[in-house]
Amino acid sequence: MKIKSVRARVFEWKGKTVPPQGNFCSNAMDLVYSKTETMSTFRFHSWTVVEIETDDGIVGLGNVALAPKIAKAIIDEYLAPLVIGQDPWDYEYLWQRMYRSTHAWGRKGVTMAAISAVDLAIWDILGKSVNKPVFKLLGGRTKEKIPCYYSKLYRTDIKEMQDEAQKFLDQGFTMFKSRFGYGPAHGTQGVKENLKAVEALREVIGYDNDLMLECYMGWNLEYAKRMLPKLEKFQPRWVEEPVIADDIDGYAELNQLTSIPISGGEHEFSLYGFKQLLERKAVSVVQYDTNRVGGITAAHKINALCESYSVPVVPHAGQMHNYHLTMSSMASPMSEYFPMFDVEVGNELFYYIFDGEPVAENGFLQLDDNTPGLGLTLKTEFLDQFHIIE
Ligand SMILES: O=C(O)C(=O)C[C@@H](O)CO
Ligand SMILES: [Mg+2]
Repeated sequence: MKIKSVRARVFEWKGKTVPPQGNFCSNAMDLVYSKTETMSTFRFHSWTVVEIETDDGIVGLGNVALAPKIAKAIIDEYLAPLVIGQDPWDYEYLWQRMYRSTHAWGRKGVTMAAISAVDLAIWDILGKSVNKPVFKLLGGRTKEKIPCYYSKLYRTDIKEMQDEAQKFLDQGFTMFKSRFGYGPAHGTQGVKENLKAVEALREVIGYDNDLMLECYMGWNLEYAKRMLPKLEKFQPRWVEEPVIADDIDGYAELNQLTSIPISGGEHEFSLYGFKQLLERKAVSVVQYDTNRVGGITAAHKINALCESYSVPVVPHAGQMHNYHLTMSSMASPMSEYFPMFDVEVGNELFYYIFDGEPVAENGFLQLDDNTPGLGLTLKTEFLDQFHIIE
């Protein structure tokens, strides 16, 4: 079997979106003086879809959401020529070709995301060529079904957040992730607002259910050192991305500071990036995203590395390319889960592009032993709401 063609298309969402609201989600831009709302930097309203076809007609699907137009350019210009004419079963060789040939400028960030998209499509082909789901090629079924946590609860009105939490508690979820809305720029009132929201959510879900708290890089070390002791009484399952991804020493200091586990990794890349995080005890939970970190080829290695450190892997964002890694590894106890909503931050956009995503039932996800490859197809229902760049 040989790779015959690589097609990368950018799906630009032109449908309705939920407008950004005030202190919706603390984020890295909060620490930079701005008169406008800051979360717009982190909206994912376009997605690049990669279709790789083999000489015997198998088509593998990959995807990338980071800087999708740039990712497409990297795939078209640099990565496609490296894999066309090659055997997809030589996936490690192909991964190394892509990684090493772009190494001068691409070890992290959008190039690694572009490599991830090509790698996902290759693994989709592998599964389809042997009529097996990808997780069966990685380690098989390690769970009867995948526990997942409800992930949204962005900072809005406290009562709205409580109603949202109650709605999904009633649907059987036992784990929830909420977003802080305030950081160093918002002073002591922001600290109070942050604590008020956590307390309000605990009132709804109680202490028999897990609550994870997301900072999305919106704090700094000094602020996090003030906040974490105040949060301990709420027993969060983890506090996520308290500082920017490059502040590994800050992560390590915070991870030792209190009883609260610090999580991160959705903005880290490659096996070597996670080697650093683990060696320096920077995180207690690893959260790579398989469509960023280097694809399945890289994520599979990182799962093994995390297993050796007894550090759990909870991939960022859910989505099928991550579910296969969680299903096939004892190192990964659960998945993140975004239900389908109107397009807001953009984590929801996956549902508007692909069919095949499992829907959570009572806080669990299921993958099918008999659906080959990644188990995704391109959805046609919303195509008229996308502008597609070939
Ligand atoms: O789901 C996460 O962990 C994210 O970081 C998503 C982003 O929208 C901030 O919540
Ligand atoms: Mg996150």
